[in-house]
Amino acid sequence: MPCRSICQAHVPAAPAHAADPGSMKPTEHHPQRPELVIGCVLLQTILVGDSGVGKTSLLVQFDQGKFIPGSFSATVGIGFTNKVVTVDNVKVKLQIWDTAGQERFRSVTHAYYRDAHALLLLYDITSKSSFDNIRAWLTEIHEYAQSDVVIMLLGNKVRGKCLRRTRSEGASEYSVPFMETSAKTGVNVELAFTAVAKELKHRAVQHPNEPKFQIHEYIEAQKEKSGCCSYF
Ligand SMILES: Nc1nc2c(ncn2[C@@H]2O[C@H](COP(=O)(O)OP(=O)(O)OP(=O)(O)O)[C@@H](O)[C@H]2O)c(=O)[nH]1
Repeated sequence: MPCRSICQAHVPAAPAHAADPGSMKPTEHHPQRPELVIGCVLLQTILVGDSGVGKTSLLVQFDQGKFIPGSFSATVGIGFTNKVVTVDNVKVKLQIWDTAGQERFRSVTHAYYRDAHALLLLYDITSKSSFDNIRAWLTEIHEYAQSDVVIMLLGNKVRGKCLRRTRSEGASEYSVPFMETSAKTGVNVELAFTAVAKELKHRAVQHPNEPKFQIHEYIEAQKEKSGCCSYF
């Protein structure tokens, strides 16, 4: 579960350095051929967007299948959760970073953009300002992230199954794939992350020689499920 408290007094290594490739190698305790997982250096997905749009709630819903109303104070620094998604019989391991939406943490978040394979950019469909700020978020993403980063725009906090914009309408406004979600009810949450995993897996298969898309053998027991960092 994403952690919002101050857990470490030091600045942690960048996400790519946090991964431990050795932890994914077969050992004598796993003599049978493991399944495949894409990404020894994990496929990193970052949740960004204004404070309060529901990034942490979305991640908790995806990871634990539950919604805890009003239980999170604003994220401090950044936290991560590892989640394995199966796409076409291939395991894709996503390391999902939950960032603080508050302006004062923006420089911290930028440091993580460079290594991101995918960015989920959230706004709150009940907050016009969070929607209007999407343009500024995209400008930052284009400035700090790799040019081939996968971007998906998510309009969070839909009520029931009543979606406000169709996928094509949302996509045409900002020229990025779009989906509406509810961290509360779970609508489209799994679908959104799976769509990202699918696209990343597709790229990994297309570019098998790219270091960032290395295919490694998959071992069920992973070292760290989640963690957090702070910068004070
Ligand atoms: N009704 C409804 N409320 C939601 C939904 N998602 C999040 N919330 C609420 O919105 C508030 C903010 O959610 P958070 O997940 O903390 O938002 P955040 O984007 O992580 O905020 P920061 O950490 O400040 O960047 C909380 O009170 C949540 O309970 C949703 O899908 N529907």
